[in-house]
Amino acid sequence: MTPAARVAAAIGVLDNCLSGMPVEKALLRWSRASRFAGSKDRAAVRDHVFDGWRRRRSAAHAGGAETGRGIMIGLLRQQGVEPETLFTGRDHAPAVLDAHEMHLPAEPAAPAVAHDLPDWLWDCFLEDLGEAGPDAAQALRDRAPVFLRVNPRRGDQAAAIASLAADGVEAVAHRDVADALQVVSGGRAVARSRAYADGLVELQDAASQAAMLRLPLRDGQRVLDFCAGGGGKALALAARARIEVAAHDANPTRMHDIPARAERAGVRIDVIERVGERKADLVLVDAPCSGSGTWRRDPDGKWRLDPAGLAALVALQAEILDHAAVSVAADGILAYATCSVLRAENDAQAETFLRRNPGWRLADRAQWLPGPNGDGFFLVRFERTPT
Ligand SMILES: C[S@@+](CC[C@H](N)C(=O)[O-])C[C@H]1O[C@@H](n2cnc3c(N)ncnc32)[C@H](O)[C@@H]1O
Repeated sequence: MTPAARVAAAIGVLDNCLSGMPVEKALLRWSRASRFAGSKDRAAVRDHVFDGWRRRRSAAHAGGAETGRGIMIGLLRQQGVEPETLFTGRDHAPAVLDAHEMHLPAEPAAPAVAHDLPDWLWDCFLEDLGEAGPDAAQALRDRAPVFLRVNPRRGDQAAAIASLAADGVEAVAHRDVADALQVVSGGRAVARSRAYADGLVELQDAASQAAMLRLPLRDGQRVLDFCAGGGGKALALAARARIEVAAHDANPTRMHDIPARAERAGVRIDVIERVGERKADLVLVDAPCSGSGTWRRDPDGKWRLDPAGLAALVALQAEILDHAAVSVAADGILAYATCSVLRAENDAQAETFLRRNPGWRLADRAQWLPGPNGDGFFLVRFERTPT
């Protein structure tokens, strides 16, 4: 496909996203209908679509319409590419720009538009994050960096960097987070690399890694990952100490890959469908959340979330926390984490938990905001109040 034909394909996919289709489904539909497209074409169309979808509002403003075409025209302008060079109307290229698209009035975009958030979420970002709100919103407009966690059970950072390099993946040590690597180039080859196959590295955002390193662990402890999903956090904890780790999730099918991932990593994780009576020294609730700290990886999230959806998540998180607290041993720890930046899911959730449960106190709190060094993440640690 020519570069212009890839843009035309992205326009069609973005139109489906605007009609409410999830971005991955819209891409899959295009992909299935486009057998002629090679792997480089598919990667290029995907990049256009995700770049445009993250910047839906500002790109539409710069392109003159909230349509797939308007978003692509605006996105190209933001990227410093003159859309006229691709919109030629020839050989599967999009149609030539009309007079309106060529000469848009230079009206400044409203702040929520310039920061690519729905109006109500822009207000939340400003209210919840204060001066840091605009930068956090800006970070969500760009592609996410790729981070890896080095598994100390399989080798050290230097070994991981060398092994990845042999497979064409250039990675460097993260500036703040021990054992984290940032992929500088060749990111698409990580999943095929020997370092990944051998369990020497796992894909995990740097803020999630930092949060797991912040939880105190001692050999011999029992840890329960209450919302384990694919097991990313359970694996990170299991690699750190000689502990017994159990993984639980309300949706057991989400834990399907944990045994294979644990074997690759050289750790043991017991997948349990029922939590049972046995208490744990650390119970981690990595709660279902809006994902607002990770919206650059999942831009659908920011366009689909509404206040009612947020309220439903907050209610679910509170219910899970109360339920999980029952499984903590007498002198144990309850940790609550989200990959959200929104106060309702973070500090406000922690405050209402403490109000409902006077037997607990806040022992630690940390927040990471999305930026070049990682996604947004939030962690609090509760301990029982001494009686
Ligand atoms: C943020 S994800 C977990 C991600 C995972 N810890 C990881 O590191 O890959 C939240 C998980 O909570 C699970 N969940 C939702 N409601 C739950 C409940 N009531 N009890 C336990 N898990 C629940 C979801 O199925 C989902 O897998």
